[in-house]
Amino acid sequence: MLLEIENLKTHYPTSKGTVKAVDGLSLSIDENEVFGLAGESGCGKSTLIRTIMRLVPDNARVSADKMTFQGKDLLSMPDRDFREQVLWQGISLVIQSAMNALNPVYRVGDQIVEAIQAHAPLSRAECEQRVAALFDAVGLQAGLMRNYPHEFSGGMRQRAMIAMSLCLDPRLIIMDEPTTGLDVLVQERILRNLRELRARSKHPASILLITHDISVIAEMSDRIGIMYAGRLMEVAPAVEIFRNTYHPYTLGLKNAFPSIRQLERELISIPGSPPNLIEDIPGCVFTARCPFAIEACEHQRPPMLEVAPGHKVACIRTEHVEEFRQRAGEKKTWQSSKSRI
Ligand SMILES: Nc1ncnc2c1ncn2[C@@H]1O[C@H](COP(=O)(O)OP(=O)(O)OP(=O)(O)O)[C@@H](O)[C@H]1O
Repeated sequence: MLLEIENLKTHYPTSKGTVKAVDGLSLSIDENEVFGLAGESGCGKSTLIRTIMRLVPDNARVSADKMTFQGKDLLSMPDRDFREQVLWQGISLVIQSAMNALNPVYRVGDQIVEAIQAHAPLSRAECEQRVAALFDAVGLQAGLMRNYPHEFSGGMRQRAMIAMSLCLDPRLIIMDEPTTGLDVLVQERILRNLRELRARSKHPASILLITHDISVIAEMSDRIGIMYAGRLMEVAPAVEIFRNTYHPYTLGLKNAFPSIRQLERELISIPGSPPNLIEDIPGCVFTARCPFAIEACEHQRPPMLEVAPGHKVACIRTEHVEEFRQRAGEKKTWQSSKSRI
């Protein structure tokens, strides 16, 4: 395993109470794997990334039973070792807004060269050669290295960021909403580029792809995790999670997305909103919005149960899944949970 996280909690104590942004999350990412993590805004996706990358604000309290990268303990590793051994060369990051990530007063190529030189003993010419090759790999003309960020379109900046994330040949790239806000065609091209790049590479980096966009996740990922209110609800191979969905929340998410095969189908959204993360919820965090919840769901935190090889679900009612799948497609099913919200 490349990255292993067990029972991670990242809490923010505030004057109003403790925000449990990530609350007992376990996940692992293998070599050469694209793991897609999907969840609504506010479910703790950014907090998870910031925790892995040591970018959490000072008020955060982080604990875990295990958090390792290539077998190295990330919890006890001194900051200096993390910067020298893990950052960029081990794990790199592509964030949502490349606009803010690139310094407007430096040429784009120079910024990437600088990032390489901070970690690898290469000459300027060697670095420039590497950047040119990376630009080419992400579909940018090498000459654009000499341009400033404002001369790039949003899509070009995002490509430059992806090139930068690849520059030290990391084993894991964390991508946080890498194509959100871009035009659909540009988004499509960037994702295609990324897939081709991985297909060409002898030892491609793993990717932790984080987005609220289920279609991007479905298109790119080998495995998918569905996150809700700081916890994982369901994890499975990509095909399996859509074909053999178990968790009521995942069933609800599927309803809210148009499917090519069922264009005439009415989109049904899940009524209500996620719980306040300050609240102490002893049971399942989805209970209040779940049309299939029973009393026990309120009291008992559901363990992650393996329902098929590699397919885990945090729900205590999985034996009723056939009924849930059938009823989840009907609008009235979801309206029935409204009375409890
Ligand atoms: N420094 C902080 N102090 C207190 N609460 C915080 C802090 N940072 C984030 N939160 C809260 O933690 C929860 C999770 O936030 P986070 O940004 O991780 O979610 P997210 O899923 O990435 O959302 P988005 O997609 O909108 O960025 C939210 O309720 C947020 O308000």
